[in-house]
Amino acid sequence: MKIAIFGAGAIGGFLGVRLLQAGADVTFIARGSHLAAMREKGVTLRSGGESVTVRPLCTDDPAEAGPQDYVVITLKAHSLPSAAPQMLPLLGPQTALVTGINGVPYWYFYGLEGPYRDRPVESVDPGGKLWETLHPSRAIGAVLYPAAEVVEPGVIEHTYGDRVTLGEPDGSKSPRVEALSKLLIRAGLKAPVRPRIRDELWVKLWGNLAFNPLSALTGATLDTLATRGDLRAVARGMMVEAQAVAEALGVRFPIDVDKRIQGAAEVGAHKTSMLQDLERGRPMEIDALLGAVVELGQLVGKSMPACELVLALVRERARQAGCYPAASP
Ligand SMILES: NC(=O)C1=CN([C@@H]2O[C@H](COP(=O)(O)OP(=O)(O)OC[C@H]3O[C@@H](n4cnc5c(N)ncnc54)[C@H](OP(=O)(O)O)[C@@H]3O)[C@@H](O)[C@H]2O)C=CC1
Ligand SMILES: CC(C)(CO)C(=O)C(=O)O
Repeated sequence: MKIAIFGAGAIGGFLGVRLLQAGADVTFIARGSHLAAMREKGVTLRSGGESVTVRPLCTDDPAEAGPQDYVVITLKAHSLPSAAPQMLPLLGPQTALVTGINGVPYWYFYGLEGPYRDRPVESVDPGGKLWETLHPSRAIGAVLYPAAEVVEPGVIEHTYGDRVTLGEPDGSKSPRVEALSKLLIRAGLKAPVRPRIRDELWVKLWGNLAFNPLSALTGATLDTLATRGDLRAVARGMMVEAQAVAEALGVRFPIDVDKRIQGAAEVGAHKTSMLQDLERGRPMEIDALLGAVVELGQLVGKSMPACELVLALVRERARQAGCYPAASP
């Protein structure tokens, strides 16, 4: 089975090494010093006190890999629009795109019964270009629960978690999603296939949309944001607004908001990826995690004062740090 990991950084590198160990023919698509180190010294994954180094094809030229069975997309959300055209050499007639990116995916409304069926999501797919280039019929949804970090070029540290939840946008148990699940399980991961992947996406996004921007604005870690009364109340207010939007779109939450907040508290003194990106002067995933949710709220006519306020603040905080496009009109 041929698999390309497009954006083989932290989480992609972790998945790529595990898939390679399970016997897949894996290509790492990366760039910069991380790519150079992987090419020179191989890819090293540290996990559970063990370290393994593998030597897959590592390249910044997808044409070197050619058509794949799967392309696992583990870019940061803001990198996808510019990267999409580079994926074309990887796409054969049946190639599936496994979207591991956090937040609202570009294919969200693909085949979704209701008034918004087949509508692109502007916040993550400006002008619907992704919809055209990477047709959603190729998409398999994936919610990535593990945590990983590139601790130095070529070296990935897996810190916790082993679940990757998969689902077809239409809810079917397709042969392609079943085969991917079996391979990930063989790679030592939990990889359930869910009929309502959007529900699963929202459960993770529910925390990200609140805790990530609040952490960037305050510098606080998850435990503080989820347990200190005043901060918890701000996060909860955002999450209640988002829940109303999601439910208006047909989403069914399997847990209540306080249970979800408790889950974030249990992650502990963890800096969210958005705070880490801010501290490193890297672009922040604001539009995929919160901008898109506010867009969906406007679509369904739900008021989101807390989310809109935090969105305005975190966008400006990011602009000031050079981590977000210049002020848009
Ligand atoms: N890290 C984690 O623990 C988790 C991350 N996620 C989500 O997964 C996604 C990826 O996150 P993460 O792995 O942390 O991000 P990383 O930045 O570590 O990985 C993305 C990689 O893609 C590279 N890249 C960007 N554009 C291109 C391109 N055009 N061609 C080749 N390589 C490219 C980046 O290079 P460069 O550095 O030069 O930009 C980087 O190495 C995000 O949506 C994140 O929210 C979800 C769960 C956990
Ligand atoms: C750790 C967690 C769950 C915080 O929301 C996350 O997904 C992130 O940091 O992006």
